[in-house]
Amino acid sequence: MIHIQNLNFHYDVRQVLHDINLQLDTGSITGLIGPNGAGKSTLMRCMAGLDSPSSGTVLLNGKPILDDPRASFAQLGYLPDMFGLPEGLTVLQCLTYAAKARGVSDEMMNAAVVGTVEKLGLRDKIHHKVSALSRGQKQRVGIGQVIVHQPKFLLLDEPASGLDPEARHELSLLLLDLKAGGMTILVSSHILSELDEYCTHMLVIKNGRIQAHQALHDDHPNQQTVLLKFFRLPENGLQKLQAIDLIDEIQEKDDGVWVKLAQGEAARVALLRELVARDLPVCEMQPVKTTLLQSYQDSLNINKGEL
Ligand SMILES: Nc1ncnc2c1ncn2[C@@H]1O[C@H](COP(=O)(O)OP(=O)(O)OP(=O)(O)O)[C@@H](O)[C@H]1O
Repeated sequence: MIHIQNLNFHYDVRQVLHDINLQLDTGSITGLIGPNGAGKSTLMRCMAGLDSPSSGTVLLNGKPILDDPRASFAQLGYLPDMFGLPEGLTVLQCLTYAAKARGVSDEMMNAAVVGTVEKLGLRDKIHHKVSALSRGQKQRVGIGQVIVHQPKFLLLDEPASGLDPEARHELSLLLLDLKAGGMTILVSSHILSELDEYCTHMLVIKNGRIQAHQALHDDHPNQQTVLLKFFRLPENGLQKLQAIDLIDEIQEKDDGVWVKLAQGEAARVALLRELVARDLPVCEMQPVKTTLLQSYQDSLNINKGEL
């Protein structure tokens, strides 16, 4: 688990992170999003132990990351948004160097490097020099360098930039695979539809402050939102809906009435019965899947014109 306590960060006199308190649970993938200059990269650098906060602490499994940096770095993989690769080295040499630097033993080296090129679809490039790779292939080598030692925590700053659509999809599958292996992952991106494919949580930062940190995709099997459409809802329709016990919350929107149910799927059957019994002319009912984009806009109050 990554735990951040009361973290503040300044560049000279300018404060860019304000009292960050945060916990990333083991096996979660968190999408880090926010406007340009919000502080995402700075937060990641602090979490990677590369920048020292002005105050506050980053804990990896309960231990301050800067207490024993070598041990911390062995558990961490961090890919910055801009990274350089040694153009004269081969893919094999890059990955071997990265693995050695993070403490992979000679006995494990071959399996670690081969496993990584397989995962990243770079097997046929293993003896190619970096200078002969495309931008997307270099990006993949960069990702390979930070997962070759099988870290517990992975921090990726805009990892999909430069990747083609197929490679982006493969990156999604790779992240899901790493998550299934128990890795805790934080990924920043401006492409929200992509984060939607694999993130379990969303962390929104604006002006150096946490704006929202929440689970996505209705992880609660006992709660759901459904969209109801009516054929001419009577004037007292909303009152009638409010009187139904199954319903927790009601919101009237352009596309119909959104209701939050405090129970699982069986509640939809019961709700239909109630609607018919109360003479409410329902003609459509569908579960609502909240996208990351909607959650993000809600958290930044975009719809209320604050941006
Ligand atoms: N080395 C630096 N020295 C001084 N100020 C910096 C430095 N790096 C970043 N900043 C400032 O800190 C703030 C946060 O920058 P940061 O790069 O963390 O934002 P970001 O959310 O990652 O932005 P983007 O989405 O554009 O990558 C910005 O206002 C930026 O101008």
